[in-house]
Amino acid sequence: MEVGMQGGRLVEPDSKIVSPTLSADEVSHLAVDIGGSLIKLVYSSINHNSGIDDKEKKSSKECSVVPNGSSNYPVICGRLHFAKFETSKINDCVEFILSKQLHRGGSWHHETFGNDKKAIKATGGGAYKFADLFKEKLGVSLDKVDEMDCLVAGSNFLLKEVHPEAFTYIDGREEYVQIDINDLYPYLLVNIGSGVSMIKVDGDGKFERVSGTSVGGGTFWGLGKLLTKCKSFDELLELSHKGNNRVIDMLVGDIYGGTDYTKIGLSSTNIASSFGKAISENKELEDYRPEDISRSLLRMISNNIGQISYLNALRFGLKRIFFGGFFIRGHAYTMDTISVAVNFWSKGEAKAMFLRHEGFLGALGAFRSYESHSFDANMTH
Ligand SMILES: Nc1ncnc2c1ncn2[C@@H]1O[C@H](COP(=O)(O)OP(=O)(O)O)[C@@H](O)[C@H]1O
Ligand SMILES: CC(C)(COP(=O)(O)O)[C@@H](O)C(=O)NCCC(=O)O
Repeated sequence: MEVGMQGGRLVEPDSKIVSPTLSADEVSHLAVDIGGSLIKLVYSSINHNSGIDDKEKKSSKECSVVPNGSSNYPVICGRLHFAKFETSKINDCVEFILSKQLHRGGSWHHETFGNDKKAIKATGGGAYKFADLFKEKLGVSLDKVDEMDCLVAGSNFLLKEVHPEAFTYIDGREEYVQIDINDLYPYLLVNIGSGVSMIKVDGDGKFERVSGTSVGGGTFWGLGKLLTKCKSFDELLELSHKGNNRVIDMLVGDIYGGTDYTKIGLSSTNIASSFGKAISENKELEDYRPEDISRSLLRMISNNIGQISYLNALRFGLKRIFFGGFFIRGHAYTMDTISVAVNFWSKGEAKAMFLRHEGFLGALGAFRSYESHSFDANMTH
């Protein structure tokens, strides 16, 4: 995935930093977010030619990111690239970094000013866990940046500078949301990674992690793997498309003889108990289709996260909830379930919104921290 800033052209700071040794499309900076399930990389390349040509435009698969005019994020220039790897296959990630020489990015800059030229910004638990491995295999230190700081920085950056970024998902339709940057805060950021963090965001660097749940993306993938024997997350997600959760979930109608329980606002088709049907049927795991299991699981976890998110939004009087994290994967059923849960519980008062760069918030935040730390200092220098 690539992102061309300002319609595919570089957004260059006024005071351009140009190394005479750089060739066209040189990598300038790399940041990593090493989570419980996935490693996310964000790196920038600087094209020293006049700008982006048509061929390059076509190769920019995703989103053209257009920072809004009055940019406060002027420093890191170039095209942003995004990549992800399974954390369990960290060696593939190391190979990728080596093959593209990403770890060398930025060193030209640091060398000039005598800084630690072999440190890359890193966040997520793996920044601690794999620090030695990076040192050993790539010869770089990981300059650790706090995960929550990065999530918030990444989210604020995207919401303020990238259009379109946030969207609602209602009745099968994505609708982009116009963000008024003067009326952005407060909001609830729900990051659904392996686990789930819920963060009340009040401004740049102003936030509080108000809640979380261990029932998250890792739970869906872990349980799904055990129950369906799927070999990959994508396979599990694909199965859910073809499944019917009613085969396994116990509905209100199953308990109430096909009728609604109107008095407490439940229709006969509402789920009364996720996976509840399995207790009353004389069936083994093998008797259930993996498609139905996947669908029930996805529904259960998405619904639960939607509900807890709403409750936290209610706790703090927040109307806007932005969901990020790679659990979402732009998946229709996931987004629909979360949206319906938020809408249902809030009686239409709160709104679920999703971020296009969902899983890259932390990595983007770490990337941005180059600006606030060394890069800014060097620019001034
Ligand atoms: N290709 C994939 N492989 C594994 N998990 C994936 C993949 N794509 C999406 N996921 C989901 O995303 C979750 C990880 O999300 P992420 O935001 O990267 O969190 P973390 O930082 O904990 O790794 C996984 O637990 C899984 O539910
Ligand atoms: C520990 C974590 C911040 C790590 O982040 P992750 O790798 O899951 O993205 C996250 O898994 C989490 O918030 N877990 C929920 C823990 C809890 O509040 O119960």
